[in-house]
Amino acid sequence: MAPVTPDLSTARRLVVKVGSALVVDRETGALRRDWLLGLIADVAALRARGTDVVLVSSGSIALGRSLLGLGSDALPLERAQAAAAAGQIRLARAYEEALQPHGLVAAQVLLTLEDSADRRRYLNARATLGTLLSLGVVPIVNENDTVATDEIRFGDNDRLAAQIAVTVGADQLVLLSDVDGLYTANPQSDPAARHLPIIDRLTPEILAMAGDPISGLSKGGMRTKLMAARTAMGAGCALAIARGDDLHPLEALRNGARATWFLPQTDPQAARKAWIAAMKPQGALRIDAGAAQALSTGRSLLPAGVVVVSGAFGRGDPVTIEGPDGDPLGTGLVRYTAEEARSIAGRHSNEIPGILGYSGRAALIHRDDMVL
Ligand SMILES: Nc1ncnc2c1ncn2[C@@H]1O[C@H](COP(=O)(O)OP(=O)(O)O)[C@@H](O)[C@H]1O
Ligand SMILES: N[C@@H](CCC(=O)OP(=O)(O)O)C(=O)O
Repeated sequence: MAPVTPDLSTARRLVVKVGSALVVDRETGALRRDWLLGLIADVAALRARGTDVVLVSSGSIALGRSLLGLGSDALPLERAQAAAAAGQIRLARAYEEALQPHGLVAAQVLLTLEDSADRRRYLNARATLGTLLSLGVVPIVNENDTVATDEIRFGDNDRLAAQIAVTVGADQLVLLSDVDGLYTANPQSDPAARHLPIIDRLTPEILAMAGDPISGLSKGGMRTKLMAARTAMGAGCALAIARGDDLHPLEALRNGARATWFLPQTDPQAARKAWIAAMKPQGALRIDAGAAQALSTGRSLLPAGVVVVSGAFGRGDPVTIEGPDGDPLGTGLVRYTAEEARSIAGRHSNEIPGILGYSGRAALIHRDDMVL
């Protein structure tokens, strides 16, 4: 059976990555306001259908360099960071102003590579993004360029967008670019390059089709888009590379505009569970019969149900969940350190602030973070 192209109108949770060249005019360095208004009208239509939308937008450096008169040559890191700081405030405001007439609220989220490599920070980002989406907000994400030096940054928003898609458990990710998908070679330099509408496996031949990274306003080129595709596919998220320069790029894609779709190998929830199950536990929580019963019906693990805490673990670490007789029931990512867990074990969640001196999360292990 031929693979079926994913349908944007069925997306439950969608991440859209917007490249610099779409939001910022290459010649003048100014914001492309009309284009942004069209994109946001599409986002509002998706939100109205019940789709959660996260935007990952590039453009802070491109906007900032023109604001600060830094010319169009490659910038040394300090200047790129300064440009990002000046540009990001404009960029965020432009999104806020475009969303507001649709009754939508924007929230700015700035992250670095470290925020996804460190499990604790990753879980914090996941919790915040999840809360924003549940409140109907449209998060506008970018790399925190002002603090991110080369070793700790993505450097391109294609991979950042894929990481965000994994973080929020998105089922679709659209990379809006200046090209309508992957070709057998760079179509700008090879007129014989052929468009590929659907990819279900990233073979070495496909990876070789991405040429070298390019310069100018953009950072990534096709290479980082394929890296993003690898991350997304493995996490159960379909990824599209589509042209963004249409005034309504998401509507165009929904109506079947040409694109390349990379198909997911699983679904986001199964991928996350497999990720957790594969981790090496750093400790264990033995729970009572009441808690074991609650977990079996899909509840989170509260401190009240924990009888013994063993091992030395930090926040976000994987631990084994043991039944009352010590049998392993599953694995979960714990929200407190071993020391904290020992002091709140057997206590009610509303006692946590009194015991620890600060209010933490009600659950010791959230149901989304456990595999039984
Ligand atoms: N095999 C390929 N298929 C399509 N585009 C390619 C390929 N190899 C290189 N490219 C280049 O990648 C560009 C898209 O990447 P980029 O300019 O970084 O976009 P963005 O700013 O949207 O991230 C295309 O315009 C094209 O020049
Ligand atoms: N964080 C940078 C993004 C750089 C980047 O990835 O650009 P692009 O290749 O146009 O998506 C910025 O906002 O300028």
